Amino acid sequence: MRGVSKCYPVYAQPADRLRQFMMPRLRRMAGAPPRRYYDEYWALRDVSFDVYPGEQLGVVGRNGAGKSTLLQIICGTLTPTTGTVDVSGRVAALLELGAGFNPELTGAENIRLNGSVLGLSSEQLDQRFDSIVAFADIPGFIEQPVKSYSSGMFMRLAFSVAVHVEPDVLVVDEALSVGDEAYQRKCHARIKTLRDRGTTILFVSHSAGHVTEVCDRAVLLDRGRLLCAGSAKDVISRYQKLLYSKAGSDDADPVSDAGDERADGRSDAALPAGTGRPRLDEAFWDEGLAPESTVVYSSRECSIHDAHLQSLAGDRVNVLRPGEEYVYTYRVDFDQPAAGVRFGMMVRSLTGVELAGAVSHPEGKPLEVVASDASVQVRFRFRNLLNPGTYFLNAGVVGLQGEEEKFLVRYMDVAMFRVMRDPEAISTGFANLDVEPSLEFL
Ligand SMILES: Nc1ncnc2c1ncn2[C@@H]1O[C@H](COP(=O)(O)OP(=O)(O)OP(=O)(O)O)[C@@H](O)[C@H]1O
Repeated sequence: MRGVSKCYPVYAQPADRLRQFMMPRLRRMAGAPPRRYYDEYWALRDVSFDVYPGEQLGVVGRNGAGKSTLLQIICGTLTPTTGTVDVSGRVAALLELGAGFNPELTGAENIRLNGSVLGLSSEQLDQRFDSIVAFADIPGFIEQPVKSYSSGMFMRLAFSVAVHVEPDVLVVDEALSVGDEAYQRKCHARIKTLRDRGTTILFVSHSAGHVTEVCDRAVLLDRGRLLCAGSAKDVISRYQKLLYSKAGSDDADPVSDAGDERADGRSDAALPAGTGRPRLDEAFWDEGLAPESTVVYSSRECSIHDAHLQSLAGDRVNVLRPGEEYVYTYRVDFDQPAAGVRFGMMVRSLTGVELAGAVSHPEGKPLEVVASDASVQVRFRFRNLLNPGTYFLNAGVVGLQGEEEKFLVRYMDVAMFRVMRDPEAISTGFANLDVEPSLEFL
């Protein structure tokens, strides 16, 4: 993208729009010089940067910085006033809720329409149709007109179509903040698959945490200008300075202007629902916390069952108090004898970052042999040092195959849990390091 600017006409009153349409022609016919009935608003000014194939680029900036305008220009749904954009390959975008969908048509009809607009042949559509419907997971609504959909259903369908067309470039604008955490996790997992296949991803987010987790590089826009481009970490640090800089300073407004960004860089979308004072006595089991992104790498040797968290009293829980002890447990049924066996666990963030893991035995001291037909109940007792947010659990069994240790079975995102908020807590980020701050006035 080179020297891209976008100017929107801004009319003081609706009638000016009509005047602008009629008057210049009439004035020209009358031999008078044309007059302008609008002000110019430059949403983008002289923006230039490159995105390389297979890269994951974060686009950040405060509200009104020009992020959506930029992405729409990249997708070709807006034309720049000046400058050029050169995009190679198939671009699928999730810019606004259900953009590209016809509200009068059913979900199924929109899949076909949208899929063919994005370049799928009718055979490809036939092959992928069931998979698109399954991924969207809106049972009972696929034959309904999309105008009857909730915004979450709209998004599920739009996301499903976008990822199934196997785009060369995927553009996502805050889309993942719609929907519950299980769905968001599923979307992040799918985005990772696309990324592993070499898809270039442009990801607009207000959440500095998400951008540093999932992006290689980032660009920071402010008031239509490109402030900086570089590694996600450096750009986010500049973005945070901008968010928390004093009113009236060079390119910054007050913190209150900072959209939905939180001081710890993680979006509120990742927090437990409810904005009032959190209650520490709330229920410890939330029926709605069921992962949608579970992936099983199965094998003939063994299978994992009933992975869940328990309190020390043995109650099944999925809403955890900060600082308390819990047990993560699952049962492994062996169908064949196995040697050199170790059991593992891993906690991952919503975006798939591995936060904390453990194994049952140290390397070199595994269970030497496990007999066929054995069942093992694996328990990992741990203290919850995670800060409020939603997390996902993996379970896995490794064993020796010949000389080499290999996964016998692996369950990704087999369970999920939430850590409730503690109004007294001072810790930010993912983990609580039990920091004790002290001050000394000098
Ligand atoms: N059609 C339009 N007509 C006039 N002004 C517009 C139009 N679309 C956007 N703008 C203005 O251009 C600026 C940039 O808008 P844009 O939506 O690109 O920002 P953004 O960074 O995506 O903001 P947000 O984070 O709030 O979504 C804003 O000030 C907005 O009011």
